[in-house]
Amino acid sequence: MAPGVRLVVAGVLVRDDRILATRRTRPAALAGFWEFPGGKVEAGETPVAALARELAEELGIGVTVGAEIEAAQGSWPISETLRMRVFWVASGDEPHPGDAHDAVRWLRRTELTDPDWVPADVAVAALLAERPWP
Ligand SMILES: Nc1nc2c([nH]c(=O)n2[C@H]2C[C@H](O)[C@@H](COP(=O)(O)OP(=O)(O)OP(=O)(O)O)O2)c(=O)[nH]1
Repeated sequence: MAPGVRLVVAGVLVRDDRILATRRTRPAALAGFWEFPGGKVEAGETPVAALARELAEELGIGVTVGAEIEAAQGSWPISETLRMRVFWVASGDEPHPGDAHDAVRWLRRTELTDPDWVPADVAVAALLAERPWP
């Protein structure tokens, strides 16, 4: 990771042939847009540990982090200062949105392009619509 660039991790939770999308409450520029839940990796934390922590904090679920959903350039571009890595995750727990989200949605494959995704996630959703799911 280049200096000054923070890594964001996001999880694609699949259950019963549906994928979980969550609707952000903040910041104002992203509120109301949908994402794959996750957050920023803290110093000294692995991406996998960060993802498990974020999903526990934000949705109250314990997850098993699986394979990475690879981007063409190694990670998904968000902005000049943020890059994102995306992983399949599995969980038997029911997600309950806290402060960071105000809605959840379980999307079928044919619905993946329906939500107003945060800009960086449009390409992720398009890829997921095309490839096999675990
Ligand atoms: N969590 C998540 N963030 C995404 C996705 N796509 C995308 O562009 N982002 C952006 C939104 C934010 O600018 C950044 C993630 O920040 P965040 O606010 O979720 O991270 P965090 O929970 O660690 O929050 P904080 O410590 O900065 O308050 O990445 C995504 O699919 N999931």
